[in-house]
Amino acid sequence: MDDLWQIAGGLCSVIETAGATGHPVHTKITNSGVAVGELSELDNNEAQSRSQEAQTRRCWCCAGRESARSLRASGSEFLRFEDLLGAVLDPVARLVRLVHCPIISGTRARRDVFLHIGGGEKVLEAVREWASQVNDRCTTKGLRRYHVLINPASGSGNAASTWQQVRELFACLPFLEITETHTTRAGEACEIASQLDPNQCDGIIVISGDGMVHEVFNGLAHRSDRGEALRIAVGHIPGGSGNALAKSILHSSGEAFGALEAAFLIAKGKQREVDLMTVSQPNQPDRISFLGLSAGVIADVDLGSEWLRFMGGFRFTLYAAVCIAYPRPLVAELHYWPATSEAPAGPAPGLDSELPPGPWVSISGAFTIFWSANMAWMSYKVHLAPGQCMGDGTCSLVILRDAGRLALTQFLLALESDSGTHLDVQGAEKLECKAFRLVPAASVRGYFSLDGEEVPLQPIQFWPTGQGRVIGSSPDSRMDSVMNV
Ligand SMILES: Nc1ncnc2c1ncn2[C@@H]1O[C@H](COP(=O)(O)OP(=O)(O)OP(=O)(O)O)[C@@H](O)[C@H]1O
Repeated sequence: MDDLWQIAGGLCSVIETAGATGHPVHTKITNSGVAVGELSELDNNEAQSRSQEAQTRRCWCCAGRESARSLRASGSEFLRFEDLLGAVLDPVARLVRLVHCPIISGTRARRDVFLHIGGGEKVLEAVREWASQVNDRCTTKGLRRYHVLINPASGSGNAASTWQQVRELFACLPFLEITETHTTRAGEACEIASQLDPNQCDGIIVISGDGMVHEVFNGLAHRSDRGEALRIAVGHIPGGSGNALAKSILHSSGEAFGALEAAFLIAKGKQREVDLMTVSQPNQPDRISFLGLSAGVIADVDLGSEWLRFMGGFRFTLYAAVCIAYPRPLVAELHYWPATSEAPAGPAPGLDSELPPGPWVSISGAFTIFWSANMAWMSYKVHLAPGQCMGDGTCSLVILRDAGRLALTQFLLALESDSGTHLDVQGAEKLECKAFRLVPAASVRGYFSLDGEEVPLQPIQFWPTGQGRVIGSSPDSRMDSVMNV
């Protein structure tokens, strides 16, 4: 390895970064990243001692051909593997692009570094190998074929411009093969997911909100080859109003909330599991939920504010004020299977039949807020269930019963402030379960919001039904593993 980077580094002759002087560079692969430094002239004594040092320790790249030119390393820049997506070689232009997205003031930014390659074919071959060694430490291995779905109607209508930014990043990465579809109608994402060949597609990247993620999981999970289809992982780049999946992945990975951060994690390629639930209602086809169900005031805020969609995320804040003035609780019976017991075995029972025997707990009354959560964040602003994992087989039920306007206001304000103190409001409870059935009273009015989409306000049942996969996680320690030089 020493020889490799000595040759490659020694003959990568010019670095072009902001403020670059055009001096030659040296590179060094360390345990956690790549050091790139400019070289300037050395005086004779220094050159001699540097040359000896290099020959004995075989470490700095200027030891070979470049040492004869008496160069000194200065202004070294260190690119951490966890911020790098790869070293991409363009043999025709004789360039290596280090695709680099460091965190600057809390958010990721593109700061690619280019190395020009001198020398002949032998050098090019060495650089190719050097680049492949860097690549092994940046992302998961192998070609990944992603189908990107862009919803022009989601959120504030910015999905197409978000995709332009993301496409620039993806286009630099030769291990990503991208097909893109701009959806033209509701339901199209579900159809596409139901038809993609799992042997030809490794991931579906959604640039939209949670509604389209819901469609994709339904498309995959309702196939006859469901087991194979659910190997296709789903990536979420925030393009909608709520973006709960993107936020939950980013937050648990220690990333800021943003399209570049989401794209960066997707390019890194690490996957994790997400629990899926079969959702049954009378006279409705079963659906698959990856996120959860809201009812009472929360569903009113979510769905009653649809007509304010042009406002983006602000519509939720505005409509919450209306719902505090005129709260509409859900009067219902809740039966849940506590998370402390083994998950119920067997397929979901029909809603017209009794619940199967088990450790069911029942509560009935007026739920001012009812919210089931399969992940910690229910939108990019709402940290409903801190600590809730998306793939541990449990879901949280956050409820606020019989609340007056004061308690409701306190609860909603605490939710907005991300303090986690909404669970301290009097009457608020967080229950953990593996399955539940919710039966609204016949006279009740309002909405059910399933994964952010409206479903009929009638009995509903959530039953565990296996797992899907999502793309994005904190950097794998294996990628940061030691590379001895
Ligand atoms: N071209 C289109 N025109 C109209 N609707 C579309 C189109 N493409 C997709 N849709 C539908 O738009 C709906 C809303 O999208 P989505 O839920 O992803 O965004 P959102 O509602 O803005 O975000 P969130 O769910 O995070 O609040 C989805 O149900 C999807 O089926």
